Amino acid sequence: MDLKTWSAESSSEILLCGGFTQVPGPPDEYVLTLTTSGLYVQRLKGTPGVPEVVRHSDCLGSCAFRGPPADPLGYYFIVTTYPPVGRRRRELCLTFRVGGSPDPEANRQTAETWARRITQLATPDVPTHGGAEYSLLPRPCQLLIFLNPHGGHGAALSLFKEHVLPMLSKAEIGFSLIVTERPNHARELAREKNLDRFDALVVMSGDGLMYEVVNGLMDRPDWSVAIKKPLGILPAGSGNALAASVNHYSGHKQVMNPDLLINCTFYLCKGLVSPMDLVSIITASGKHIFSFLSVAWGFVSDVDIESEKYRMLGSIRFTIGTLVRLTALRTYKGRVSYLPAEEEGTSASTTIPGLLDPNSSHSERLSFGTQARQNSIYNFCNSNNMGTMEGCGGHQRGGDIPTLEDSLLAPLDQSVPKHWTVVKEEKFVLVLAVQQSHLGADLFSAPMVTGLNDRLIHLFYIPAGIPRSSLLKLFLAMEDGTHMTHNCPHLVHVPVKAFRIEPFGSKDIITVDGEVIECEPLQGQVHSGLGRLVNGGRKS
Ligand SMILES: Nc1ncnc2c1ncn2[C@@H]1O[C@H](COP(=O)(O)OP(=O)(O)OP(=O)(O)O)[C@@H](O)[C@H]1O
Repeated sequence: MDLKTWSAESSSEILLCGGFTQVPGPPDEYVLTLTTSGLYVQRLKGTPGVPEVVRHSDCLGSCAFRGPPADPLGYYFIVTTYPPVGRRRRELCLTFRVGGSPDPEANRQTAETWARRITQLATPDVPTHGGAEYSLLPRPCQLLIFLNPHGGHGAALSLFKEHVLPMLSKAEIGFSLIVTERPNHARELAREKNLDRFDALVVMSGDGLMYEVVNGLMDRPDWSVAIKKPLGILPAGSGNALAASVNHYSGHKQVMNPDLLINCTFYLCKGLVSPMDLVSIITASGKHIFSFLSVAWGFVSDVDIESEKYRMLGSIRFTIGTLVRLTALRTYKGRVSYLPAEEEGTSASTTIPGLLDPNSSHSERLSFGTQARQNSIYNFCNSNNMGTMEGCGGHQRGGDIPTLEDSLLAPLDQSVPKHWTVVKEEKFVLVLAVQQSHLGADLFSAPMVTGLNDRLIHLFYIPAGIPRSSLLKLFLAMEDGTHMTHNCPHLVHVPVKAFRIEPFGSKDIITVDGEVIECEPLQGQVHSGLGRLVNGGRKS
């Protein structure tokens, strides 16, 4: 912060100004100026120095407290901040003594006023256009944290103790920690546990554990309420795609663990909750899966799964896996179809309330049984497969339990609707449908994604015929997202609302959010803001 910046910014509205002593240390006087842009701290000793600024966006809040018995006159307030130093946020706590009045009660009131105003300004702005879908975690706040001790290279518990615990306690956030004991443990708990007393469910691992929690919530009879429980991600896996994406949307530089973990813990403590799109995926064998990240078939899913054996190396496993698979490059046969985003946009003008309209409220968005069926545009549930999951494209339940209609999808045993596009090639090197910007902490695969609620799926595919060297260049450029500027004629990108992938064989690897599923035809459609995630907001 130089003097020039200070005088420019000092034009912002001054809210409070006062002289206090900073403690501990020599009893130097400081002038504090709280403005709409930050808290300016200027030392008064000798020649007044340049004020240091504490940005509200870097501040977790402040609290006032009584001094020690030896200081019956003074009252104190502490400001807890995590300013970025280089690529990493570092804790910086500033404590000031208020003792300007001979009346201790007046000093108490002053300290409490400062603490209250600083905390108010540190509270993130909640966008108003999304209604109740945007909110703040309540205070006091109670989290349920699922931690996978084997995520990434197995250091989640020590990372938690070192980086997460201190920040949560500074933010006075309570939590219950569940260390998962086996695959699907988190899914079972998300499906069966009474979650009422928790304000958010947090995953400390990679994307696989988040996938379990999302799908566990969607397994519940009360899924329509459960899936609105705010989720949080604390990266301790090897890919950490969701965490990296959230970090990117907030305008932060691309960083890896533990810097990424510290940023995500900071977002959690700030507590901004935003809607998150989920993609509903139906498979030919009738499975209904919910995805927050990606569906991959071909090169990407092969690398992801084949590199499992290098797990101990952390994210470098994907680089090694890419090089290994490039040497044995193969093609994957099948059919790919999609509903382009613009096409859907025009035809959706007579939409079902909520499923496609981002401005509708949550209650509108969940439709009930027959009424939803009458309103659906492309609802094929009334055709041959009515009442079963197969080919119906609906999250079907009996009685009064809400039904989530996949209104854009035709049954999988029928052709795609006429206004869909069927890709003419039937041999691919990769097919990838993503709804987040990153596929890993250093895999900036979809730079066009700007937030959790873009209401789009980005379909990428590369037909057979791409030279190995071009593919390698694309993957190397993906680290900083510049692959899209290569104008590679082999890489096709289409923003879509729905897609279908029909592999001709049954032996390929298909992943949803990095988790392997059976190799069979599947299709998916985006549901705007179906889930909610604690995040760092969106850069303006
Ligand atoms: N206690 C456990 N023991 C073994 N596996 C577990 C345990 N808890 C969870 N799992 C499984 O570990 C798998 C990997 O977890 P996760 O995806 O979160 O980490 P990761 O693979 O390192 O990260 P990423 O998905 O970001 O690459 C998940 O499929 C999850 O089901």
